[in-house]
Amino acid sequence: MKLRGLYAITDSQLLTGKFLPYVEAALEGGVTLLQYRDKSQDQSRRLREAEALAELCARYKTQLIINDDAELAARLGVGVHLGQTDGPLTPARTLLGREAIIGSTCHAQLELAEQAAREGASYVAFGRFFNSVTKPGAPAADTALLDQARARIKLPICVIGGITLDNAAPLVAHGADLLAVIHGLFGADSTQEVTRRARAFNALFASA
Ligand SMILES: Cc1ncc(COP(=O)(O)OP(=O)(O)O)c(N)n1
Ligand SMILES: Cc1nc(C(=O)O)sc1CCOP(=O)(O)O
Ligand SMILES: [Mg+2]
Repeated sequence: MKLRGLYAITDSQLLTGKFLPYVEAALEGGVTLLQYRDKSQDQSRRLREAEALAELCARYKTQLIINDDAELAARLGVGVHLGQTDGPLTPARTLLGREAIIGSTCHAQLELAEQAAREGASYVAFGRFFNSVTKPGAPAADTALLDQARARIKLPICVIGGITLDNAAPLVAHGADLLAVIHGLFGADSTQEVTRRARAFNALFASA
């Protein structure tokens, strides 16, 4: 499967009271990967929500990725995204199997991406590219890094951090394969607007 297009990421605070309708609206517009990102320790809610997303993703033929938690991903038979402090990649690959999608946060460091590639990552993620409401403190990355990454890394390249429809096009032009977006997608004030944004993010790849 080609990892290219919109990578929608959920946010439990932003989606309070509209979690499934907003996610379904995004899927309706077209989502290559959907990440379930919930930073709480409420294990039963996490399992319940992740199961609901797995069902929705199956219906829309979208790949589900669980943030941080390889055990939960294994339980659902889906992929995982691991940051630099979320545990090593190699055992996650062993746990999830060869076919699973495993992503790795590489901040603005090519060396981390090369290491992730050696350890079996499916894609590498760089960021943050712009000011992020969701994660203001994340280290900054720029398009020069993206050019270098494109030349050196063979894996799909994901970009993240403050991405909106107004600033995403240059990232695609500099070689990004996946646009990972929270606020720029789910910050919309209606389900119709979420669907419109999802379509518009995907259209950036059609012209690239
Ligand atoms: C696609 C994608 N890229 C980066 C991250 C950030 O992961 P991490 O650094 O582990 O931070 P948290 O998201 O866990 O707070 C991500 N989740 N997804
Ligand atoms: C979860 C996350 N990780 C980042 C990184 O740079 O690694 S930036 C980020 C937040 C992405 O949300 P938004 O699209 O609302 O900025
Ligand atoms: Mg993490």
